[in-house]
Amino acid sequence: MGTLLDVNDLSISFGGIKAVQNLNFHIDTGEVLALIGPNGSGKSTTVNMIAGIYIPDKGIIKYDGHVIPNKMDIANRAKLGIARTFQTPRPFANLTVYDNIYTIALLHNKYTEAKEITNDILKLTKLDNLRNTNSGKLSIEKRKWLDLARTMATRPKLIMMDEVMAGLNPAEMEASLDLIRAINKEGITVLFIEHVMKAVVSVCTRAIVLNQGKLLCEGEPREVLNNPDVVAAYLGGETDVAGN
Ligand SMILES: Nc1ncnc2c1ncn2[C@@H]1O[C@H](COP(=O)(O)OP(=O)(O)OP(=O)(O)O)[C@@H](O)[C@H]1O
Repeated sequence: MGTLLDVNDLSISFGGIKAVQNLNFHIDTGEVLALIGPNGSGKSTTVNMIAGIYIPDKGIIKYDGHVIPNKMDIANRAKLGIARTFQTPRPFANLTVYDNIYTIALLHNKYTEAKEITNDILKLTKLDNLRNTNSGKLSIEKRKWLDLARTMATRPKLIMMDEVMAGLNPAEMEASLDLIRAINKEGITVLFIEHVMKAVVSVCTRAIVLNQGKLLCEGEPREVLNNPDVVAAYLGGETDVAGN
């Protein structure tokens, strides 16, 4: 197992706000790494820089052994295998579940191959029985699964999952965690941005914590959540740090 992603001295400011400052972390190939921290601590901004949505002011992102030019766009990063989901998924609402996935698969594959890929993803994500459903009619849970399915259609090596658990009930959360495990078993590395600490403890092997744009600490999820600095950073927030 080597390092898939290596982030060095990454920084970005918006006007006077130092959203991310001198951030260093890495993700091993095959790992499910949690990226946690209070609201506004810089998690989504970090993901946006890795995905190519924001251009960092400073820093180097190495992926699969190569430096990614900071100006490389989202589409070219997707071709390298970098994918992300969104806090609020936006599938093509007028297309069926099948066509939502197939449309993405077609971007990089011939018709028959795209069809096979789509059918495999439908099975993996357990969306097969909803293949003909218009995506605008899906529940929040299934919309999030479709978002994951669409990222799978780009054949990613790394998926950055932005708050997949938000808005789900406990049963939906368990089912979604099983799906994340199944995706990870396919050999896909996961960066798991999450406020639901039970989910973090359940699925992640390591966690890094941001606070005010800086790396606060990293380590095994339960240890990190008991770290007094992490508890203090979350105090006053809505998140249940202990995961109860
Ligand atoms: N495009 C932008 N323009 C101005 N400020 C921004 C922009 N994007 C992020 N920020 C600011 O950067 C800081 C970090 O925000 P970010 O969304 O990365 O935090 P977060 O940890 O993902 O928060 P949350 O858990 O609430 O999603 C915040 O102060 C935010 O207001």
